[in-house]
Amino acid sequence: MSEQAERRMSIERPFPGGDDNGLTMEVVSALFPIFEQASAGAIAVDDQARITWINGSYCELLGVKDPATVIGKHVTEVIPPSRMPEVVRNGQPILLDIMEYRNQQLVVMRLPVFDTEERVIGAVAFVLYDDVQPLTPLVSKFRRLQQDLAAARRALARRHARYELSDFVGASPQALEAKRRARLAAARNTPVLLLGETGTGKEVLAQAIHAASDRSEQPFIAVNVAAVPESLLEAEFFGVAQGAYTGANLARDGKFQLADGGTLFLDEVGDMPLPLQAKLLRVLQEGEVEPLGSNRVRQVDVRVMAATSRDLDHMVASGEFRSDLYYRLNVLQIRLPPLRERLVDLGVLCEAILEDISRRGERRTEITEAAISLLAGHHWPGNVRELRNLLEQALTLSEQGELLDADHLRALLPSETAPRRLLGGATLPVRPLQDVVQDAEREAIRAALTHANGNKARAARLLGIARSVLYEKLEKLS
Ligand SMILES: Nc1ncnc2c1ncn2[C@@H]1O[C@H](COP(=O)(O)OP(=O)(O)OP(=O)(O)O)[C@@H](O)[C@H]1O
Repeated sequence: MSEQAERRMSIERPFPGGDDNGLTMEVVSALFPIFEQASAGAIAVDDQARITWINGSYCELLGVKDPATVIGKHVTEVIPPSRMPEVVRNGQPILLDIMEYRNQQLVVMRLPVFDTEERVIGAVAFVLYDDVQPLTPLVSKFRRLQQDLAAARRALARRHARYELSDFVGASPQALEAKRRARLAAARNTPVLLLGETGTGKEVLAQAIHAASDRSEQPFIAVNVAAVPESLLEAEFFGVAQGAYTGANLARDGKFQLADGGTLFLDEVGDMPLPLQAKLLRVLQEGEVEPLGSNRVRQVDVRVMAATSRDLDHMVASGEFRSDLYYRLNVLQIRLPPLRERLVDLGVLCEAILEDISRRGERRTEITEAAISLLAGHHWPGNVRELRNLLEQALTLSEQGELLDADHLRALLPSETAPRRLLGGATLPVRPLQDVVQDAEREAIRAALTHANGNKARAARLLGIARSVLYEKLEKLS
């Protein structure tokens, strides 16, 4: 044994009961003086957590005048927040801890000590710092990392689906059929095509299918084709390689790369320009994408769901939409009924929406039968989204009330909206069929024009009639 080691071994031992030949005791004994000198205090306890030894600097820190007065006492009698009893009980070290003692924050390390039979015979603790100040850079770095982690988790959560199948509200035969097909879609990995007017719940259902599928733990990425300028669409979908265009820009992943392993939801797919349709078709066929400005392809595993409010059959017939892409996307088709065709769902929809609004902090409000009957007389060009907006507006305008009545809603609906009973036609006034049909046509055309911002070509498309027929009808009805 070297002279130095011998010197260390000869230092008075904090564990007189330990086995001198045991390796652990040797190691502890050899390290002890180093730790003791470097630390701001040191203490040792036996297997009952009774103090067997304490050094001068720890006594000073604790305000203990004579070490002899604390020897043999249970450590928590002298240092109440001490976790030494825990260390001797379970034999696990606590390598770093902050202990609050009389307004001081002590950074401490606690180690169990074993005999040759691996039995815990006590523990030692060192006060590494008697002030957390030196750890400030470390703590603030840790905080920053924690904040980054929370932000990354939030961003990731946004990439996951928010809706489940139970969020698609409706018990009408049309809604039930849509849900049945959605369940079918969740069990398969095929593309899904969701058709329906704006606000009918196409994205709600797409998210719900993803959430119920094998890919639920993977990202759900939505992109609204109509909302992205045409010149940026390709980069948005397939990404950009570093140095493309200017030579200075950084590489950026496209939606396909972001959705890898998960689902890509293409909203308003009918608005996709023809050249991009060709590229999309290639990706779907080959499962590989090529970022802009790159000559390298990357394999992606993406399930595509597409949605549109446009008449894709008609667009295929007129050459505006590629038929081969249409067949690729249209493997499992789900039609979402417009709200006006499932008015029996109005009650449950209102209830679910009001419930959701109240969960977000607004007051709890019920809706009356009369209010629902009034809502049933509206055409709902914006469907469930419009219903939600209207209920939110009504709640904002109505004061304190816990009951939403027809009076609260009347001002928010077009003036000609008349109440309509949902079950049984007996309450509808009997009028010549021709008048009823004419009124219905007038209302449908008005709603379509409002929805299309007065654009007659678009309104005709929404109504599923030729533009010339719309002009004819406008003339006749005016
Ligand atoms: N069946 C439904 N049950 C509950 N809420 C619904 C339902 N359908 C739609 N919504 C609500 O309506 C809003 C619009 O739904 P969503 O975005 O899915 O419609 P969309 O058909 O994708 O519309 P767009 O074609 O304009 O994108 C959402 O806020 C959603 O909460």
